[in-house]
Amino acid sequence: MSKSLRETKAAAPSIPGLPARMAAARLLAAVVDARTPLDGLTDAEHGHPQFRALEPRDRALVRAILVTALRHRRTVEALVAARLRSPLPANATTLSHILHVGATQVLFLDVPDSAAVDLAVSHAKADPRTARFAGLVNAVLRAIARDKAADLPKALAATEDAPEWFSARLRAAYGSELAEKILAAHRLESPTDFTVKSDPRRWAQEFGGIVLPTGSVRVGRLPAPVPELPGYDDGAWWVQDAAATLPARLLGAVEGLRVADLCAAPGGKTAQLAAAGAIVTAVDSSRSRLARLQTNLDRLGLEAAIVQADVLAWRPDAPFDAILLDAPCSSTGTVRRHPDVPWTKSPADIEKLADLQRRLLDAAVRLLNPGGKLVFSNCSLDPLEGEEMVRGFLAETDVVAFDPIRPDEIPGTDGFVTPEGFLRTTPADLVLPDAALSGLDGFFAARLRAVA
Ligand SMILES: C[S@@+](CC[C@H](N)C(=O)[O-])C[C@H]1O[C@@H](n2cnc3c(N)ncnc32)[C@H](O)[C@@H]1O
Repeated sequence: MSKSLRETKAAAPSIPGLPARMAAARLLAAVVDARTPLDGLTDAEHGHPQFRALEPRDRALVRAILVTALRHRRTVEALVAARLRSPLPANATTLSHILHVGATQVLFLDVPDSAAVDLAVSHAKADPRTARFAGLVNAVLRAIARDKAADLPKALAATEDAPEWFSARLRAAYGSELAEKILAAHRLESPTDFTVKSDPRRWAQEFGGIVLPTGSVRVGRLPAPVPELPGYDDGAWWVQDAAATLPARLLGAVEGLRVADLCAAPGGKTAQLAAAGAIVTAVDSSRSRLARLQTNLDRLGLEAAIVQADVLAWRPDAPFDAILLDAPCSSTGTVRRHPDVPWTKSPADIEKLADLQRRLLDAAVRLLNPGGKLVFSNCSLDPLEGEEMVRGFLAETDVVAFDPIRPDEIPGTDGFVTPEGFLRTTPADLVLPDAALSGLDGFFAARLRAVA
């Protein structure tokens, strides 16, 4: 490396704000080029070293840049492309990420345009792969900033902000009209839902939120970070999307029953079952996720027997009265909170996960007492991981029979039960007058009953 290059590289991070932009571009590369999930990269303890090296305020900025850049990736791409004389070569990925990080701030974030542009130019200069394009970065971002009031609404209207495979599968599953509503919902941040042990009205008032028809408390903008909210230390509530509360409730009254929560961590549904009086065994294969489950239960003052095991191989001493199997899935129902999902997952992942789910379901039904109920659920929007997988499984098993869900079983859910008796929610559900308070995670659930 030449002396001048070494000097530039050493001097660059001392520019205030530059390490955060460099980390943002590095992490964007990890998500879109290496398909690495964003949550792992931005984990406070195990995340990417460039992220962990930042101050808490800069970490928050990097996360804001990344979720916004991913949520609006196609819009940013179109506005950048419109300012280039010719498309960037496929191997110019670093330059592309610098432009996306800069343009995201200019278009969507509360960062002065001049700071966003200057830092992108400094970043380009500091990297030998992009130094000669610093002038181009400056020209493209200044032009985007100058014309954003006119150009941004047009670009938003012209794109769906999703990779083609993802919108195509949504269209095939839900038809164009609903698919477009789901894609529009994915552009919005989701509100925060709380499952409260009691008195939802009180907590809604305390947090400035509302009580949903399903009983969850929903808050648009949190008054403080979650661990600083009243009731946190007392274990009066836990954060859980309203749709995620439904599968456990489909087991009905569980007080005094032996219930297995399979694929349980980090334990939102374990907490529901324990709070409802079940004798719960929580099983998961991940030691670190089970540690989080234990911490969560401790805070909530709830109890469950915890077992680290692979559900495919687990042989308990005795069968269970009821089972919840909340299987690993593509998580395509959580794109509002995880906008990296469509960029890190692929149709091949969905096929692999559907196969794993079917094997997990086959193992789980064998752990039921005669007549016992099993609810299978996941947070995927893809029928291959939901309706199709369960129909295929039922066609070949004689261990369990389908137990259709009735529309009136849980208040506020009649619109989410399909004519066939599955539970199906999407982010386009639960439309309220305030768009910031609308929507649900995409969830699927089916109930089966062991043949006596
Ligand atoms: C969707 S998450 C579960 C969320 C959880 N039910 C809740 O409500 O908080 C899926 C979980 O399945 C676990 N898992 C994946 N494959 C497994 C297997 N073969 N056996 C046991 N657990 C598994 C993962 O470690 C992960 O914690």
